[in-house]
Amino acid sequence: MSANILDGRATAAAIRAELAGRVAALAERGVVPGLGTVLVGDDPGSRAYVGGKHRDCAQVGIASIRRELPADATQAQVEQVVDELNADPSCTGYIVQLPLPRGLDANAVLERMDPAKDADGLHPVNLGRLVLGVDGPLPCTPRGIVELLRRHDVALAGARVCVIGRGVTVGRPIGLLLTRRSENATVTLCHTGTKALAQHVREADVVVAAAGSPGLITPEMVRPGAAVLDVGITRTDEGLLGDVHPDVATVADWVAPMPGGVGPMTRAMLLANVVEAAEHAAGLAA
Ligand SMILES: Nc1nc(=O)c2c([nH]1)NC[C@@H]1CN(c3ccc(C(=O)N[C@@H](CCC(=O)O)C(=O)O)cc3)C=[N+]21
Repeated sequence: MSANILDGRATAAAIRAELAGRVAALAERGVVPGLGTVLVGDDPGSRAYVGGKHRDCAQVGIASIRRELPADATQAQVEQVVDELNADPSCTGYIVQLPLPRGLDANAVLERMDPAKDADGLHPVNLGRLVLGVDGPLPCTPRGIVELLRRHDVALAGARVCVIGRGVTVGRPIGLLLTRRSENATVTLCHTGTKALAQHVREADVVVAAAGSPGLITPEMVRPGAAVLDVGITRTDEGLLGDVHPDVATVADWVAPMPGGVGPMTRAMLLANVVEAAEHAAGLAA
């Protein structure tokens, strides 16, 4: 027996098609959403992700604004680019690709962004809105995970979700989404200080592995019938490694593979945030 696939590629393609229709409706009103990306340094992974985001934009009809800085850029130079994108009316939303090279203060950069243009949902004001339950852009990976489960009819209401990893893009915010009344899950957040990781994972109906530790989640740890989402990506000379051991597919009912699971959904939710920000700015918001 092998698990069903939570197919992020197909789901993201369907979402892009929906968004293309909304972009066309904006175009009728003379509004073209524009996504800006700020890439500092030459990390190959970051470069690949940013390239993928611009390909997605082209497909949906979103304009792209690409800003690049060398790895030795100063804090002031990065903040200058942030100021320019804040002021640029053709840029309706943007992201600063993380992590920034050592020596740069990512939190100061995030705080300097215009929260209305924050396509990642990582500005402190928008993270605060998430805590308060006020509408705003949601962090892309958590939003993508919720959407991926919803579109495959994997129930979250009353489910026990075990999240592994406490990073600011996934582990920290995802519990806030999953415990909203609309999702109604119960969330345990595990991290490197967790004593009995296997026991926590074993109790879960849904496992979100976002630790960045290859093969961390093994088949013995997983409750038969669970849904397991692999969010970890570790680049090695042999290729990409996820946090979920491949044999987990023999135990779980559902697996979001890496690649082809959560990554494409993250990109699709970035586009959704950009389109929604442009709709808000045009007075078209739902
Ligand atoms: N400000 C900011 N926002 C982010 O959203 C952000 C970031 N910084 N820094 C890095 C992480 C990572 N991330 C990914 C997005 C898509 C894939 C993706 O599409 N992966 C494909 C292919 C994997 C590959 O070939 O590299 C897949 O899983 O199928 C992966 C990783 C966004 N991040």
